[in-house]
Amino acid sequence: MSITYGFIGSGNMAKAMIGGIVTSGLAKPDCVVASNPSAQKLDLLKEEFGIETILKDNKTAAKLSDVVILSVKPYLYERVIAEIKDMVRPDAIVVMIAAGQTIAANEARFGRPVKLVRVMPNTPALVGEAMSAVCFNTNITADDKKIVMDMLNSFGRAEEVPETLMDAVTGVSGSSPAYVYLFIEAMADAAVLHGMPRAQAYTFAAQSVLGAAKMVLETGMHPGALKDNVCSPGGTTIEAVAALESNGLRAAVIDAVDTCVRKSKEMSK
Ligand SMILES: NC(=O)C1=CN([C@@H]2O[C@H](COP(=O)(O)OP(=O)(O)OC[C@H]3O[C@@H](n4cnc5c(N)ncnc54)[C@H](OP(=O)(O)O)[C@@H]3O)[C@@H](O)[C@H]2O)C=CC1
Ligand SMILES: O=C(O)[C@@H]1CCC=N1
Repeated sequence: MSITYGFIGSGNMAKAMIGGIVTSGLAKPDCVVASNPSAQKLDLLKEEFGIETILKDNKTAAKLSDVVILSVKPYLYERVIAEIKDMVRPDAIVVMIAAGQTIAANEARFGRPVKLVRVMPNTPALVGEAMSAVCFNTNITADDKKIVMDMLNSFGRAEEVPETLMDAVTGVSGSSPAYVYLFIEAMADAAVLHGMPRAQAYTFAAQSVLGAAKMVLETGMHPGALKDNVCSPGGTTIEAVAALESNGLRAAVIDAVDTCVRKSKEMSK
């Protein structure tokens, strides 16, 4: 049986998830539907992935879908759920991806039993490398869980977490690609400072981040031990590490993630 995935809102995160779902082969393009109030993003999605697009009609997108993904900004959840709730089929699974949107608050907005899933993905879904966290409400069956996990695994890794961890997840993975892009950009700037062409500098910086991340995931070694292996005594790396420490890199990163988590908690109220 083929499953239809419907995206209500067709911005950055919808594009990343649609890209992952279609490119992985989980769903044929004609089993993905996206709605949006303006045409431009829909035109690009249709052009790039060949999916069904519906202008200004969330209700039809919801009605057509077995899995309805609410990919609008958090402040629009109330309005969009009020609009589509009678069109969402009783057996459909509704996936919320918004920061700070809780299962309890959104069950209440439906005002009837609904299969509700809370996910925090990230934009590397577009290249099959997302990190997603997921939690389920009590109406979700084992078969529903499999449908959701298959979707999330089609564009990266996914783990079930208690809902109480969702704000921490937003800080460490939902938002963190942005911090890493800053790091890559800054490293590349320094290489450009020393004469490397810009495009080449991004490749060298990004591939190094990718490689280091794979080392953590695939060797299972402690990040500190991996760092030690790069730092030759009296060598170049320890000079750089000392400079990062004296400029407060760790404190800055902890503060950034903590601020992000606090903002997510505030948005949940
Ligand atoms: N970006 C990210 O890295 C991540 C985002 N998220 C979550 O994903 C959600 C979407 O974020 P993101 O994709 O970045 O945001 P975007 O602004 O890129 O996308 C939101 C889309 O919703 C559309 N939209 C606005 N009003 C409506 C409406 N009434 N009905 C249907 N669609 C509407 C917008 O259209 P238009 O622009 O034409 O107004 C826009 O295309 C947020 O809740 C965010 O918390 C979660 C994890 C990561
Ligand atoms: O910035 C945001 O609010 C969203 C949630 C996680 C990533 N982007």
